[in-house]
Amino acid sequence: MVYFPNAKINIGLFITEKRADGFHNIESCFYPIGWSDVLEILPSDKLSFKSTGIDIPGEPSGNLCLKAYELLKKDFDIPPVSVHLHKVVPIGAGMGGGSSDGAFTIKTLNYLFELGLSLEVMENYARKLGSDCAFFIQNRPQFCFGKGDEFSEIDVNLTGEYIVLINPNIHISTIEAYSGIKPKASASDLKETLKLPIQEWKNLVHNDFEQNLFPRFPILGTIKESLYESGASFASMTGSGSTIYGIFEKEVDLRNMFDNYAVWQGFL
Ligand SMILES: C[C@@](CO)(OP(=O)(O)O)[C@H](O)COP(=O)(O)OP(=O)(O)OC[C@H]1O[C@@H](n2ccc(N)nc2=O)[C@H](O)[C@@H]1O
Ligand SMILES: Nc1ncnc2c1ncn2[C@@H]1O[C@H](COP(=O)(O)OP(=O)(O)O)[C@@H](O)[C@H]1O
Repeated sequence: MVYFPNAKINIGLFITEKRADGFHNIESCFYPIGWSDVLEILPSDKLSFKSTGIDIPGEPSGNLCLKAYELLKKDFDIPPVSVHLHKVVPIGAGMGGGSSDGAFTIKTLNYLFELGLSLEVMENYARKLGSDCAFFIQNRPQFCFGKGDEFSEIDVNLTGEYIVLINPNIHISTIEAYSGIKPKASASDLKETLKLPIQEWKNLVHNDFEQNLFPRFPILGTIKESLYESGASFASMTGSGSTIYGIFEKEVDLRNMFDNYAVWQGFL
C-alpha cells in the first residue's frame, strides 16, 4: 500500500505553561496541508526500512515508522513488513513530517493486518511516539491543547484558500526551541479569534516561538514580511520553525521570489 503522510501548520501557537513532566501545555489550531511524504508498507519475510529523498538524521531504528511498527508489534502478532519512506517534507521544519509518518504507519498496519483499532486507540498509540503524532490519526483541523495531543472542535474552514510555505533550510530542534520559552497565559481566545475573517487575524493570532527565534534568525521575519507584501491575508511561522507560511485569497506563484529555499504552494 502507498500512502502520502501530509504535514500540518499551526495557526496560532500559545505556550501557556511548563508542566511537571518537563513538557509544555500549548494551545493551537493544527491544520493539515498538502506537502507530503510517500510511504509504502508491504508484508515481507523480514523487517526492513529504506528511505530515499531528503536525508533523515539518525539511525533507521530511531525512525518514527519503525518505532510505530515496534509499538504495535509488542501488543499484536503482526508479521514483518518492508517499509519504503520517500522523504519530501523538510525535517525539523515545524510541520510535523516525522510525526505524520509515524501516525500513517499505525493506520496502515491497522488496515493491512485488520487489527480493528478504533481512532481513539490509534491516537493512544500515536501519543507514545510524540506530542504531534496523535493529530495525524484523524488528520483534520482541530483545536489542540495539553501537550498538543488533546483535541476539541474548532470552527475554521480554509477550503479554497491558497497557501505558500517557505522553508529557508534552517533546522530548528524542537527541544531547543521550547527551552528558550517563558510560558505565559494565551494572549487571546484562539477558538473565538479564528471565527473572525482571516484578514483580521494578523494582530490577534500569534506563534509564541517567533519572539525568540526571529531575533536569532532574522531571515524568518523577512520572509514573513515579504509574504504580507505579496498580498497574504495572514502569515506566520509554523510550530517551532523554521517554515513560514502565507495564506492568500487567490492563487499566487512565489517560487521565483524564494528560489534558494524549499517552497510548496497549493490550495488548502
Ligand atoms: C512545536 C510543535 C507544535 O505543534 O510542533 P513542531 O514544531 O515540532 O512541528 C510540537 O509541540 C512539538 O511536538 P513533537 O515534535 O511531537 O515533540 P515531541 O517529540 O513530543 O517532544 C520533543 C521535545 O519537545 C519538547 N516539548 C514538546 C511538546 C510539548 N508540548 N512541550 C515540550 O516541551 C520537550 O522537550 C520534548 O522532549
Ligand atoms: N520519518 C521521519 N521523518 C523525519 N524525521 C524523523 C522521522 N523519524 C524520526 N525523525 C526524527 O525527528 C526529528 C524531526 O522531526 P520532524 O517531524 O521533521 O520535525 P518537526 O517536528 O519540527 O516538524 C528529526 O531530528 C529526525 O531525526
